[in-house]
Amino acid sequence: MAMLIQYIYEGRLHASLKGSKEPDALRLGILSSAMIDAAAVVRPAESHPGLKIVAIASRELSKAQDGAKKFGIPKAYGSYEEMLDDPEIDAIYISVPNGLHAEWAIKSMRAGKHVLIEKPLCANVDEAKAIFEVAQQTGRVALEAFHWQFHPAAHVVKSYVDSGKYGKVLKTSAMMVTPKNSMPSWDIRWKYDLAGGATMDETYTISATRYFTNCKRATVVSANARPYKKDPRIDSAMDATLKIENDKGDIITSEIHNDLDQPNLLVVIPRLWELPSIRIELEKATIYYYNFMMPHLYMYVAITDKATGSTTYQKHYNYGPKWKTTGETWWSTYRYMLEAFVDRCKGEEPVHWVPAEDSIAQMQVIDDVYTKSGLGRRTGSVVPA
Ligand SMILES: NC(=O)C1=CN([C@@H]2O[C@H](COP(=O)(O)OP(=O)(O)OC[C@H]3O[C@@H](n4cnc5c(N)ncnc54)[C@H](OP(=O)(O)O)[C@@H]3O)[C@@H](O)[C@H]2O)C=CC1
Ligand SMILES: O=C1OC[C@@H](O)[C@H](O)[C@H]1O
Repeated sequence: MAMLIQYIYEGRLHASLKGSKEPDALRLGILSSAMIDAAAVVRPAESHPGLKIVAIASRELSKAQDGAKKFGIPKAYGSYEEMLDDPEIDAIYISVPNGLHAEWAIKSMRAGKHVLIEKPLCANVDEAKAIFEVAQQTGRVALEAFHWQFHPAAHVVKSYVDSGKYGKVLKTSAMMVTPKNSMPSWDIRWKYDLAGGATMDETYTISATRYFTNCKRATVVSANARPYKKDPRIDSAMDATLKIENDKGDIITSEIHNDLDQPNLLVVIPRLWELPSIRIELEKATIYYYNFMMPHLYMYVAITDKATGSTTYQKHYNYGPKWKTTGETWWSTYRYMLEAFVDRCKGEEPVHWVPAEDSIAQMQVIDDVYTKSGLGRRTGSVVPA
């Protein structure tokens, strides 16, 4: 549902925003004909003068040609390798399934391209380390596409937490759920060999928890998976409790709730769609950030004063402590992320970034959750079983 609204948002409302491109615009190739391509890069690139999409590759030429026609992309390739051989491409957007991210990120960087890699970065922490080792060896930019973290609203909430005016963080609770039967059984999210599963797909909850707590170390206290009926190696839901040590040595208890197939209410009543949220309990207040994943579609921040019980509500669609006057109210999380990615590829300091060590630590927590749950950490294309 969130993705559907996203398509309408970027595709219909802002199709008129196509502008001219700078002569040295970064030339991006899309690696796979994934559902997410349009929302994550095609539409937001339209309003970026320093970025143009020049190619799309698929394992089937006809799919690449269809995508090229639909999105007005000049070149279509019938294999990923062919696109990587194209010297007129500077960067690659990797939207293959999770278990193939590391393989294609590494191949792309070895071919001289910068990489924007879909979330979750890869299948496990060893793959994450391999990706950034190759980034260092090749001097290429590698970014995990944690778009949510580039939006000004995330920086506003973080600034409140970090300001100290509400005291220390005591507890957090993050959730992301997808109502029952929304994901068809053929979806990549149900495929063990492609590193599917709730914790992998809904990795946003762990990311937001780590970001807002300034996590330096996370220990998984408990992790309970609800195995997928058709393949019990996959988690259709995961509940985890983390003990987080922040940058000041404080210990925070963090609850994570992910569900890719949220059961009906009282078995038969379908749930209303609920967008991802995080509740941050501090000494003096509780901050609730609703829809931290795609705040550009709809969001609010509710701050409840613990002493008085009163709640104030805020909305943040642009500005914020990092972007200041850069950006528009209609810029999506993806658009902000592309702004930063292009800046970094051009050798400029981006306004916000997800550093290599952060993506590695994120994958370590994911591994630890899977290990604690008894399902075992995921395997990918670079680090096999
Ligand atoms: N940032 C965001 O908001 C979102 C991010 N994502 C992430 O993007 C990635 C893609 O997700 P989504 O768009 O749902 O994926 P899709 O299933 O729509 O697309 C994945 C694409 O990968 C290619 N592919 C290569 N090998 C395989 C394989 N063995 N099996 C299936 N597909 C394969 C296919 O392209 P082809 O046939 O052309 O080669 C396929 O179209 C995931 O990592 C996901 O976590 C997903 C949704 C939202
Ligand atoms: O990244 C994502 O964002 C939207 C979700 O619905 C989807 O499952 C996930 O891959």
